[in-house]
Amino acid sequence: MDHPAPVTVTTHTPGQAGFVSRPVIAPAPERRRRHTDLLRLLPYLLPYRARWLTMVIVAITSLGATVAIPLMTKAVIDGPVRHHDQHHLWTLGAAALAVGMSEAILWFIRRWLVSRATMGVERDIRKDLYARLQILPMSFHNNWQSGQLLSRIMSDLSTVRRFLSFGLVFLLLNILQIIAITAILLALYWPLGVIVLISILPITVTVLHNQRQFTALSRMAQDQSGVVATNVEESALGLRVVKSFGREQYVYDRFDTQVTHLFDIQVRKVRLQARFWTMLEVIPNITLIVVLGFGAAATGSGRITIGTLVAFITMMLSLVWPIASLGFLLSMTQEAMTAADRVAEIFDTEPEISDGPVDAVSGAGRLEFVDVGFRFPGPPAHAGEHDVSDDSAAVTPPAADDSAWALRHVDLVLEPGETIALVGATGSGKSVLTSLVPRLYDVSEGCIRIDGVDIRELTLTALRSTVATAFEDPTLFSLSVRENLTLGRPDATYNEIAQAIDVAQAHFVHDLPFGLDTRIGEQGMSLSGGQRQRLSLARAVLARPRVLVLDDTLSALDVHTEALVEQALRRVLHDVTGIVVAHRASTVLLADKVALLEHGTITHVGTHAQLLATVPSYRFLLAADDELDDAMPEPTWTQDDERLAADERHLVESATDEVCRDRGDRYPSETAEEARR
Ligand SMILES: Nc1ncnc2c1ncn2[C@@H]1O[C@H](COP(=O)(O)OP(=O)(O)OP(=O)(O)O)[C@@H](O)[C@H]1O
Repeated sequence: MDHPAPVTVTTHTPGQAGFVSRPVIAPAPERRRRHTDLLRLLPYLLPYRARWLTMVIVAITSLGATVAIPLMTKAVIDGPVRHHDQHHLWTLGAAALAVGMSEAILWFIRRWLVSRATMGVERDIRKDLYARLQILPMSFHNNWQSGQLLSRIMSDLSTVRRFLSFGLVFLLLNILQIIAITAILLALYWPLGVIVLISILPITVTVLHNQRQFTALSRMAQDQSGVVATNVEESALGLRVVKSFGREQYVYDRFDTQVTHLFDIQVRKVRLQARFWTMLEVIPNITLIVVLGFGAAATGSGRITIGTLVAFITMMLSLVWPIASLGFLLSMTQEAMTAADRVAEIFDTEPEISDGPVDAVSGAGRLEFVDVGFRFPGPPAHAGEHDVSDDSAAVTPPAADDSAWALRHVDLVLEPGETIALVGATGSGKSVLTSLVPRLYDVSEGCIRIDGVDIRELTLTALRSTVATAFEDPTLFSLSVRENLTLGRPDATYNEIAQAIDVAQAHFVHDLPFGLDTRIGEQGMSLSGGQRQRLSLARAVLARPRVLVLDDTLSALDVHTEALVEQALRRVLHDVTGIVVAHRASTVLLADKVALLEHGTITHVGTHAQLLATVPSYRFLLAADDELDDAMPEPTWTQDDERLAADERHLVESATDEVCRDRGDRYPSETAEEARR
């Protein structure tokens, strides 16, 4: 059998081009130490260090200018003004003007330098976070609300950026300014300096007191924003259902409750901030009045000059803003810390599914399931809303042991080129089983081998270019038809695309306004469920895999289209190892043999005819299928099968009765008899 060489898929996996393979941030030793999460993001500043260092130098120089102006004022009052020296008055005045203007220019330069650097940092973290989300396994995404992820990748990163560009710089500068000015004040006249120093004490106490409460409220608000985002997303996606059931009011009320809860948290936050900020406004002003009183007395008694008092007061006034702004700067720091903590939760989640050492499979596609078992891991504690009552809420490990087995003791062998139909009642584990082959989930026990190699030994690129899957619920992206089709094989030629379209009977794409270049998906042309399924099938076929998995891919097609697709699919399946999830006899007949999955275990394997003849539960599963009578495949039709087909209706009826008897239901034949009477 002629198999194409593995091709690179566009689905990014660790180690592929375009992805960051370096550890994006160092792992946290434990999740409780969340204040360090912000520090762990600081290395992102490294590529912009030259800009940052220049900015810090510029900022310190401009701080020097801020401090110099009151000292120059003192020199003017105590010198030229006191001695009526016109010449020096003009010189010093011009110097003060130059210092003031350079301070303004330095501010502009600082702001320009820092904005570019921090926007770059935001972009870099966002890219790494997105890459992380791509490599995290399905089990992670199952457990996280999409709105939570969205709010982390968008608003939390903006919060971190705002902190780095504004909060951090001003926090450092303001603290430096407070220290420098207090030192100068002490040097100018120490008794007044001590008064200023004492006034800083209650501010420090207030800051420490409010910090814990504010952090908890910030975390609550950010988590609740995630809940609101999830709600908006769900209602947008489910709008059709909401409208058809006339549940707009219900959905609105739910949204209202969540938004009101967010509002309440924000109001609590603002109330706390208001109390805190008031303290920070009031204390410097009271200090100013005290200093004015004592300063006037000291000037009157000749202990200090008027120039010193003016310089002292001017400097004290320049302290009001740095102290008052500490309130919102510290709030910003807390918000940035909780945002960094939420971002780090994603970075710290280890991708359980990662590359193995083998980068290619050499065989023809022999697929083996050896005593395969699988159960879903439980949700981690932080995957959604956060318990804000406990500030130290730590992440608990997934409770894998608590969940039931979705699959157990699955043994199955598919020879190269062989196709198996997977039949089972709804919820029996068919989709889970098919998801294990491309490692969307990893087996919990046993192993799956392709050509003798455990799939966990393969790189994800090698595995996913060997296996292609078409899902029942086909996802199309906001891209052109061509881009959607070539997702698994970007280098496909026009002829190959045309062949895949042919197999999937997706010729409708040629009638779209721009043919293959028509943009489809959420932001583009709307397609019907059947059209989407056909494109998804064409996409899987185009990938030219060695193992093709079709998870109930034809369920949305009308019988005529389905028959045409099946006819073409037979040719494709002839060349690959195939797993076809089937609910209908017509789909079953695409396969060489059938595996019956019952409660997560394969109980019977055989041909369709064999299982129909010998397994009542199999007959029951296909009993409602109207096509049962005439769906037998002509090429494999034997005389035995002819006889079976003749008896089929009778068998189905009695099998259905048998199963119903086991379940204690009324027999369908009884019901039919009643209906006839
Ligand atoms: N993400 C999940 N987390 C936990 N349990 C899940 C998850 N997805 C599926 N299950 C459970 O695993 C079992 C098997 O589900 P699966 O989707 O494989 O059924 P199926 O046979 O494909 O059903 P259907 O024919 O309806 O598609 C079900 O009991 C289901 O509730």
